[in-house]
Amino acid sequence: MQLYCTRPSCPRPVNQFDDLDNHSALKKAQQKYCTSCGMELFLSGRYLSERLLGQGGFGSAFLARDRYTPTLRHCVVKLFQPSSSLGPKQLQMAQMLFEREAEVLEQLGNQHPQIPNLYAFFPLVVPSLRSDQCEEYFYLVQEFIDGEDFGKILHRRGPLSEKAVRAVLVSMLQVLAFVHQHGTIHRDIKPSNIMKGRNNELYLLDFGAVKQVTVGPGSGQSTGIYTTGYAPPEQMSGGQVFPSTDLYALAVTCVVLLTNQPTAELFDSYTHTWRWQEQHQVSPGLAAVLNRMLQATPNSRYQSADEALAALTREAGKMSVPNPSFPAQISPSPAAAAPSPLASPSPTAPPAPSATLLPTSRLSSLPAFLGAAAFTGVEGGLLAIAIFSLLGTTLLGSGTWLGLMIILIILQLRRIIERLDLLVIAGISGAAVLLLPRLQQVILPVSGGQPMQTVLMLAILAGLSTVAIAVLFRLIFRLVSRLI
Ligand SMILES: Nc1ncnc2c1ncn2[C@@H]1O[C@H](COP(=O)(O)OP(=O)(O)OP(=O)(O)O)[C@@H](O)[C@H]1O
Repeated sequence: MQLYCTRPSCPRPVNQFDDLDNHSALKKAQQKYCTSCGMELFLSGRYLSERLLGQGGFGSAFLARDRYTPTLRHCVVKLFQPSSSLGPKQLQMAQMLFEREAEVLEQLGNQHPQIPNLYAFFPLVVPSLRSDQCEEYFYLVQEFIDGEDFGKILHRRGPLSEKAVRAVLVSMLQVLAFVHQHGTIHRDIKPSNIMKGRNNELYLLDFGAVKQVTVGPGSGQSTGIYTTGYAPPEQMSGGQVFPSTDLYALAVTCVVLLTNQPTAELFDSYTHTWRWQEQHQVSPGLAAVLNRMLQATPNSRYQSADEALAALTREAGKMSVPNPSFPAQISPSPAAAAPSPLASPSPTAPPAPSATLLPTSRLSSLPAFLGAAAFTGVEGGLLAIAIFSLLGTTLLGSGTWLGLMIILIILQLRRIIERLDLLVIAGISGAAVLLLPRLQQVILPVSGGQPMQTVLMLAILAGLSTVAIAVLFRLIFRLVSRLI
């Protein structure tokens, strides 16, 4: 069995113990020590680190086994390992936050299925590698969530669909409603802290920056632990944090999942407005909820996760008839049905001006936009050849062509057809025009006896010129919306 030494300065952390491959021997085995630095490898006598999962702000996370469970259950061992550049005050704060993570996991994780359980929290004093003094390490052992976090999912799969993001939003609002009701603010919501389990359940991770909200002067003060781009202004400025601080970060997470763009690309620091809708358009109801959560001032946002859930449900109700792509079922937490005591008197109030609601155009990410433009051009060219060959350049022919083009554009804007569908449609149209001479009547007289080459050339020309025109319009649109 391979055991990974958790001492941060260990020169060769990977240890191999063949005698531990047998499970019953493993359960009875005496303490093992790192062959390189002498560090204990059976943490607290039972947790065996197998490999490094990653390194975060305050330490490392390891995938480990609990040798005192029948199945050698997997778990995550987190080691508190603050940066050596921290001053004594910051170090104290970092340690306090690590302990707070353990407290919160113990309090919340064991009660909510979407928050990891706390298994253990203990210090370990070991002889130092460099001097004859001792070093103290703090470990937190928690439930291992077998899955992939949304940072990695984004990296692997690209932007998520509106339906998938809505599911993340609803699920995390439900978890946040629970977290906030227990007087805690997460303060570090971001894609890499939301995990999609193999069971398709979503989990909220990393309570290392949590803030307990207590009543009293100076309470709820931000400690400067946040992720730039996701933290709202009150957190960035070290001011007081609120439940709506998490709502802001969750909305940023959602727009990042929709666009797969870094937050700096979605926020206009000149006008201090979120411009995510330039990158990707969603149904107006979802956009309104996200934009309200993205308000710069906490009192302009929803005041609770339940209030946001209720608004989302209301918007889904409004949209369910006209928009068939809208998920019919949203199941907010039971509390969402009743207005939260913290809810503002007018949850339907329009967003304050700081979060920009741009005119609705379905401009997507640049590659998707260029692809759609190229497809529209090519398909427009092929349809023109086919329709004008069949119906002639009459009013009926032109009307049919125009109608089909409008339908094609709407289908793309609503993402009913995208990516592979576009290739298939263009392929079928191209094959039809190239193989059925009856569809080439319009170009036959000008093709010089080479209808195939002419059709291909016209389709490519139409595609390229549409891309050029679309890019020009996109630039003008961006320029005008920036000026406005
Ligand atoms: N309970 C868990 N189950 C499974 N994987 C986890 C769990 N907790 C953390 N991880 C994974 O371990 C890695 C390190 O996590 P950690 O929370 O220490 O840092 P981080 O989230 O990467 O960074 P930061 O603390 O700066 O936000 C991440 O890849 C994370 O997805």
